[in-house]
Amino acid sequence: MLGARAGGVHPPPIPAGRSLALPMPQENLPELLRSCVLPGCALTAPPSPLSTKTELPAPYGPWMEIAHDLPRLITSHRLRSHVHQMPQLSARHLRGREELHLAHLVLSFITMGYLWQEGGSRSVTPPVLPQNLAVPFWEVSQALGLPPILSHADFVLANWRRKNPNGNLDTIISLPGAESLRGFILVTLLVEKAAVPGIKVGGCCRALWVFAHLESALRHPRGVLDPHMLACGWKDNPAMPGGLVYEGVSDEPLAYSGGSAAQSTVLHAFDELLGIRHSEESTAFLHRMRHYMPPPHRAFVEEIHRAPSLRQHVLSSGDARLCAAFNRCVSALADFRSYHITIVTKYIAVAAAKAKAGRAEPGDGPAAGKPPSALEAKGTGGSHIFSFLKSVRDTTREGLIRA
Ligand code: HEM
Repeated sequence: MLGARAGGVHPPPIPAGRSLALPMPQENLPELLRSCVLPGCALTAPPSPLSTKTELPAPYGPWMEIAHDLPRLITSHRLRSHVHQMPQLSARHLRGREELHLAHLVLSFITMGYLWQEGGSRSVTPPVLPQNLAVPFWEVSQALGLPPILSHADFVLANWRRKNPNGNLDTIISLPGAESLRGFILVTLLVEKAAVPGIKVGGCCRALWVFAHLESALRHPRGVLDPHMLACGWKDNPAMPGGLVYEGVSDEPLAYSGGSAAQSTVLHAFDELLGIRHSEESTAFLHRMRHYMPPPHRAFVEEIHRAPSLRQHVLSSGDARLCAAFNRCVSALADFRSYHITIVTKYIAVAAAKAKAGRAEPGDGPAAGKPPSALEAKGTGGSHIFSFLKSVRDTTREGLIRA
């Protein structure tokens, strides 16, 4: 188990009545991200990236050029024509997992931009990904055991770099609405990092504390996250009911879900470790999301599932202090989920209000000014996202050991 830096300062304790009484840091998020040292928290470095590379070898220059220029190409509606002119490159010159992960990141962002360049529910018609993009994206995905779509592993885990040796962080690839997106990606990354020491109650509290920064990340004045770019996949999506044809790969359309932090390994690992049992419907969705994790991450979660039950061990020990420690972990996880619901509620409410008032700002993403219908509609096999999120939070609470 990875731990926080030895001798580091512990995060402030979460007081009773926790979730909304978070010890909110005084610093603002941009400052935090600049220093990447969270005060009161032992974190001084993010987790190991899936790739420490930020550039692909020279033959892949055409991909990198487009990827680095995505915000401008999408905003000016020129991305599709640039993709059409891209040479078809084979993935076979990519060496090792790091280059493959970086290539997956680059190709998945280009794909999302290509499909949703016009924003809203207007995907390309007919929904076909051109061969020069589809074939290498497929090859890279096959080599990594990842689906050919932007997933949490690309969006967050592979998409950060240090600006300098002091640890200043930045994203590698961005989209329109860059400042807001950057905050969102890096906060999510830090939540992941904070959760790593995990099975100790401090791990989840720390994650909760870092999570509290998300609000300020999303409040950035230039900020509008474009949910279509990030969250929309081509499974259960009314804009692409049949899925997407990967030209040169398959004549039949293929369906994949969009990126979601539900694909993050950490919460799955906590659930398995603490023996949390979600409803059948929620479990089906969450287990489906495991197929969007890098295979070693998925194997890790399954390994915890197969291990002897921690809950059973605590129960049979009859040790009151052990039970109390276990319950603090479960409560911290439930609090994390409560806080997440607050954030999602605010985000959707704010985005909808902004859309209603028609207050999209120049430089916002192409879907700016439109309600986040992608978020409202997507997700959990048709049920509304909030009933899913609340159900998952409530079943977490049911994991408490009652005296
Ligand atoms: C504006 C910010 C955010 C929004 C709008 C948002 C939205 C959502 C939505 C709609 C879902 C439902 C599943 C789906 O449809 O994909 C979800 C699930 C989830 N999100 Fe977020 N999310 C945000 C930030 C975060 C962050 C920073 C994390 C931290 C890692 C996170 C972690 C999760 C997890 C773990 C789930 C799965 C449900 C669970 O295990 O409780 N989210 N989110």
